[in-house]
Amino acid sequence: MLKINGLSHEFVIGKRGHKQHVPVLKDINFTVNKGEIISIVGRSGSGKSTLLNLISGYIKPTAGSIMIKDIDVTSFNEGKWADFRLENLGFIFQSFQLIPSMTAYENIELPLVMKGIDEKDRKRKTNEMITKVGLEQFAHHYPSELSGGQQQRVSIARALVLNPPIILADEPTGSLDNETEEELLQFINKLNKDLGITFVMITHDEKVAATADRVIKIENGELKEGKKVS
Ligand SMILES: Nc1ncnc2c1ncn2[C@@H]1O[C@H](COP(=O)(O)OP(=O)(O)OP(=O)(O)O)[C@@H](O)[C@H]1O
Repeated sequence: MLKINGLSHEFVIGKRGHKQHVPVLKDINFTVNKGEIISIVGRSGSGKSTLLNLISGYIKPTAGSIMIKDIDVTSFNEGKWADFRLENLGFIFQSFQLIPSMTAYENIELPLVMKGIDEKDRKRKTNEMITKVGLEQFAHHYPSELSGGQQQRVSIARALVLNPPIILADEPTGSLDNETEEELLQFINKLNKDLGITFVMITHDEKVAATADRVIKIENGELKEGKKVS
C-alpha cells in the first residue's frame, strides 16, 4: 500500500549567502501493508511531521522514493498531487481543521464538492458518513457548537467520505481527554476492521501507539522499527 525507499530529507534555511542545510530524515525504508494501523513515534523534532508531509506530497524529498498503491508519486507535480491526494489520502489533524463557517454536514460534504460529485450523490454519501460517525443529531451544528470528540468525528467523516485507502493522522487524539481518546481509538480500530482502511498515525501517546499493529520509531532522523503488537 505504501512503500518508502531510501527516503532522506534536508531543509535549507537562511538567507542567500548564509544558507544552511538541516538534515532531518536519513535513508528511511519501510512498507505499510493494506489494512495495517501503523504508529510513528519519536521525540519532538525527530522528523515525524516531515515524514507525513513527504508522504502527502506537501514537500519533496532530497532523496529516495515513495510508492503509494504501486504508483511512484515522488516526482508528481502539484496538480497531479492534488488529484492523487483527493482520491487516495484522507487527513486527520490534532486541531481537527474544520471550516468554522460550515456546519458538520457541509464540512463532510466538502471533498465531494471538490471532486465535482452531483448533488444527489453528495447528499446520500454525506448522510451515510454522518450516520457512520454517529452524528445525525449534530449535522447542522457548526464546529464551535460541538465537543472536541464530536469535531474529531466530523473530521474523520470528512477524511473518509471519498473512500481513500489510506488515512494519515497527525496526533489525532492530541486534543481529547482520556475517555474521548479511548472512544476515538476504538472507532479508528472499528473503521480499520470493517472497511480495511490503512492508518498511518503520528503520536506522542503510548496508548495510541499500543493500538497500532506496528510502531515505527524515528530517532535522530533514522528509523528504528518498533515492536509488533500482537
Ligand atoms: N520548514 C522547515 N524549515 C526548516 N526546518 C524545518 C522545517 N520544518 C521542520 N523543520 C525542522 O525539522 C526537524 C523535524 O521537524 P518535525 O516537525 O518533522 O518534527 P516532529 O517529530 O514532527 O516534532 P513534534 O513532535 O514536535 O511535532 C526539526 O528540527 C524542525 O526544526
